[in-house]
Parts: sequence; structure tokens; C-alpha cells
Amino acid sequence: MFEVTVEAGFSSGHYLRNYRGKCENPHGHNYKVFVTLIGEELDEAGLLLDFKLLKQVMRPVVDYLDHQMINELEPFTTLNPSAENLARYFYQETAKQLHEMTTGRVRVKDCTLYETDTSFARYYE
Ligand SMILES: Nc1nc2c(c(=O)[nH]1)N=C([C@H](O)[C@H](O)COP(=O)(O)OP(=O)(O)OP(=O)(O)O)CN2
Ligand SMILES: [Zn+2]
Repeated sequence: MFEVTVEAGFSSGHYLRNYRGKCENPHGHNYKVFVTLIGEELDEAGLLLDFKLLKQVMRPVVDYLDHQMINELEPFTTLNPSAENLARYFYQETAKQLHEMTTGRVRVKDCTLYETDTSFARYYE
């Protein structure tokens, strides 16, 4: 089994609803997201997936969130923009495209979303 991982970063504002504490107030993070792919077969070049292609798949998702108040963007107008929900959002948005792109040869294993250097959430199915 092979895995490849690409990291990306974005800086955004958010606040947590239904939360008691300082994070109920608007504040910002320099987020980091790691998307890990998994598969058994390599392509003709010996790659599970070109890092470049994975970066291209992640880019629109990152650009959508970067320098925005995440609570004002769908689906986070109603879904709390926690690290957990953001990790799942990255998983779902990238999995859709990767399945089509590789006809199922490569799948997303997990997405890990760092809010701070010491706090992160991971989503997988
Ligand atoms: N399981 C989760 N817990 C918390 C989340 C989350 O997304 N999932 N989010 C927050 C807040 O967004 C907060 O900004 C981050 O919390 P925290 O790690 O406490 O941030 P600090 O860097 O300020 O940590 P200190 O140790 O208080 O300095 C809260 N919890
Ligand atoms: Zn926060």
C-alpha cells in the first residue's frame, strides 16, 4: 500500500457557536491542512499521484477559505467551523475530485486540520 501527503496553509477567521469560552468570539488561525491519499497501484511514472495534482485539487478549497470569515461561507453558515468539521470538509471536497480523476485507483485516506501548532483534528471514513 502506498500513501502520499500534501500540506497546505490558509489564514482565516472563525468563531464557534454553542461554545462557552474565548473561542465563541471571532478570532483567527493560521490553519494547516494535510491530505493523505492511499492506493495499491502506482501509475506508469511510479507515482501514486503527482504531488502537483494533489496540490491543484486542494487549491480551490484552500482559496475558498483563505482570508475569509469562515462562518460566512457555506456550509459553515450553519455548520460550526470546528477543526473537526473543516477536516471533514477537506476530505469530502478532495475525495469527489480524486475519485473522478483516478477512476478509483487512489482514494483519500484522511485529512488532518491544524488550528494551532498543538491542536488538530483528523477525519477519515
Ligand atoms: N475539539 C475541538 N476543540 C476546540 C476547537 C475545535 O475546533 N475542536 N476549537 C477551539 C477554538 O477554535 C480555539 O481557537 C482553539 O483552541 P485552543 O487550542 O484552546 O487555542 P489556544 O492556542 O488559544 O490555546 P491555549 O492553550 O488556550 O493558549 C477550541 N477547542
Ligand atoms: Zn479558533
